[in-house]
Amino acid sequence: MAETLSLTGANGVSEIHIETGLLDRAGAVILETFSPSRVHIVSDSTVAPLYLEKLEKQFSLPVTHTVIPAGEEHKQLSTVEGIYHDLLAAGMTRKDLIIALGGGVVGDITGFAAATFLRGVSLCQIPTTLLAQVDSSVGGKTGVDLPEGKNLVGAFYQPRLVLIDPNVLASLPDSTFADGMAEVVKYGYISNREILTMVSQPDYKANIENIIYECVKIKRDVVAIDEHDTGLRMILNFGHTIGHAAEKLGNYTDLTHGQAVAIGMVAAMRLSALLGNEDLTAPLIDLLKHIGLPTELKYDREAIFNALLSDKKKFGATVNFILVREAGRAEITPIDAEKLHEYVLKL
Ligand SMILES: NC(=O)c1ccc[n+]([C@@H]2O[C@H](COP(=O)([O-])OP(=O)(O)OC[C@H]3O[C@@H](n4cnc5c(N)ncnc54)[C@H](O)[C@@H]3O)[C@@H](O)[C@H]2O)c1
Ligand SMILES: O=C(O)C(=O)C[C@@H](O)[C@H](O)[C@H](O)COP(=O)(O)O
Ligand SMILES: [Zn+2]
Repeated sequence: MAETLSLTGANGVSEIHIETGLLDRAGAVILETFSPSRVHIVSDSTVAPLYLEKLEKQFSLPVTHTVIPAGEEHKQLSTVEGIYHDLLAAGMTRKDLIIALGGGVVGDITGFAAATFLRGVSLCQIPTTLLAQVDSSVGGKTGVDLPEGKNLVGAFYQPRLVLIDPNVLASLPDSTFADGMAEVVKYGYISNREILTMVSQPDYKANIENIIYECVKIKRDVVAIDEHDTGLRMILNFGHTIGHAAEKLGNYTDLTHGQAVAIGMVAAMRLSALLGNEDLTAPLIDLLKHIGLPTELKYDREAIFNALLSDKKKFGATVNFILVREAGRAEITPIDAEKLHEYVLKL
């Protein structure tokens, strides 16, 4: 399979290539788009031993790298600062190229470093987890967590190129593959119920390339309409309001992002039922269990409510909550924070 999707944003076009074996010829594809004097690759301590050398060897120009420790707890400003120092030591200029080689954590951190170093250096995303392939590498949200909340510092900064090679998923642990499936299920519920049918099959993993393509297409279409998250794009946050609160309460170590999104989608469905809508919780739970994802919110509800007040969809005293009242269609529903408090205590 080889597919290319283009995303036109305010500052130009991002090309997204999905192709089995693409990492083997990534260097050549990158140099068709960029003309850097040097390249700096950011990866993490798990991905670097697997794929960094393979990528570095494909360039005949100077290549340097930063290897950050793997894990969400390192998605923080001090890690970005370390990358800036390495970029300076390498002599990187505005003409040069930064490559993110890794999962969503590497992608978000590296994207933020690229957005801010010298006020902006070209960026290529090479996502190596399913989650990063279907979601985080596309659309230009970059940033880091703070102890106070998830992704609270960041920038919108589009990669000019995204190279998705499904072959690299072969080295993923099952649970990390399942994390990505949480975002896949999200796409099914917010936009295309056919994805839910695909995922319900016993051998859905055999169809993963088509699933990736369908998800990236949805993300491309949504971001093309609302790049800066002022309206439609908020639907990509289904399951994330309570999910992000749970990630924060677990100090970014108890739950992965994918697990938190799974739990957050179930909680959002329960909340929708409390609002009087049809209760779609049971089929969602069945699907998540089939994938191997958790469904129960374990944290104190008062603490969850307080944590979700730092959600970026809160405007004044209103939180824009993403509800799904019918599989395949999401709604942005403003809920008064006081009312939301009542509902969250009942979850
Ligand atoms: N920017 C966005 O639009 C967006 C969208 C969704 C999620 N995110 C962010 O993405 C992050 C989660 O991403 P993630 O689930 O990829 O987590 P991750 O980056 O922490 O990767 C999960 C684990 O898999 C390892 N890994 C990565 N690729 C591998 C491979 N091919 N083989 C073996 N191991 C591999 C990593 O080293 C890590 O230990 C969160 O911080 C979340 O907030 C951002
Ligand atoms: O791209 C988006 O927009 C999303 O909301 C995708 C989410 O899967 C992702 O987790 C994103 O990082 C959440 O963004 P935030 O603005 O809620 O921090
Ligand atoms: Zn997400």
